[in-house]
Amino acid sequence: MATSSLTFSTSLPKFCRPYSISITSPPQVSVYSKKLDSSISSALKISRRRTARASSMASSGITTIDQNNKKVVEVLYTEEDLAVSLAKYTSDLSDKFAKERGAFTVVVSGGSLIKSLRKLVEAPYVDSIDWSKWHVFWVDERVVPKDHPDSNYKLALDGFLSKVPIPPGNVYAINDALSAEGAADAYETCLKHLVHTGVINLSSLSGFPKFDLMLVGMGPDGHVASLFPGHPLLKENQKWVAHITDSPKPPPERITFTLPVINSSAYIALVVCGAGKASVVQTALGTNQNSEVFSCSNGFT
Ligand SMILES: O=C1O[C@H](COP(=O)(O)O)[C@@H](O)[C@H](O)[C@H]1O
Repeated sequence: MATSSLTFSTSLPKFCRPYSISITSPPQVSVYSKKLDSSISSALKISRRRTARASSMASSGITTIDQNNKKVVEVLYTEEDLAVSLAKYTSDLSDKFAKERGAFTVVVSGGSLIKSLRKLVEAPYVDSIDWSKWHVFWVDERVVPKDHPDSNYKLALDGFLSKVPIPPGNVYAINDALSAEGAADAYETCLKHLVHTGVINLSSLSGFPKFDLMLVGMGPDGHVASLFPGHPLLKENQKWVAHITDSPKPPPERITFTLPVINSSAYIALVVCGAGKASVVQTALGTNQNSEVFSCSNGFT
């Protein structure tokens, strides 16, 4: 596993260590790690009871709450349960931010995350969420035309955005006519404008933008956004949006939010699904003692 090393650097040293979760035995593992507040905490308990009722074969899953570090790790046994829990979590935060600040800034990744959002476009959420308050961004994007099969925008459009009434002007896709570097710079400029106009908050702690919610996946190698294990981009601590031209996973040219931006979010849900990712998740949670790799304790806070 040493090749999966994410050497995040940060001053927050011990996030995931308190968690001790067995994630090796279920046939399918859905790990859902997120920041906590009291409303979300009770939502999780409801979710846990519901999953217990839903499955007579398996136990309900495991929820670990770390009040000190405001983190929750929820391990669910089916992808269906994960989608249900994720929809409730997202809907609750949508309500909260729409009421508190009249806007809800949501960042999505590509990949399997989009499928896991499918319950949001079904009843009751499709009708109950105030979609007019949503502002949608991408944590990373492949530098390809928007109608290309590799486009994260196209993936989200087909699977999610085309099914809900988010104002088109609130959906912030990259400029696909630019180079990777140009697209990253243009996206950062767009974010700065939206901070200036008050759509996106700025973190007084870090000075980086503070999105309301990040919904992000993780690859089987442990990459998050387009931040890959061992890549120098992990050390970027000035830019908000960076470009990469040597992505280990094709396509090679991408743009990505930097780690300080991801870590400045008000809420983050790291959504990981499938037995093939169990090992790297175990490592990320700090429960794989034989690995020196991608550890949340090293930086993904
Ligand atoms: O290339 C990417 O991969 C990751 C993980 O995708 P998954 O299909 O394994 O969930 C994704 O989060 C990222 O946005 C995407 O650009």
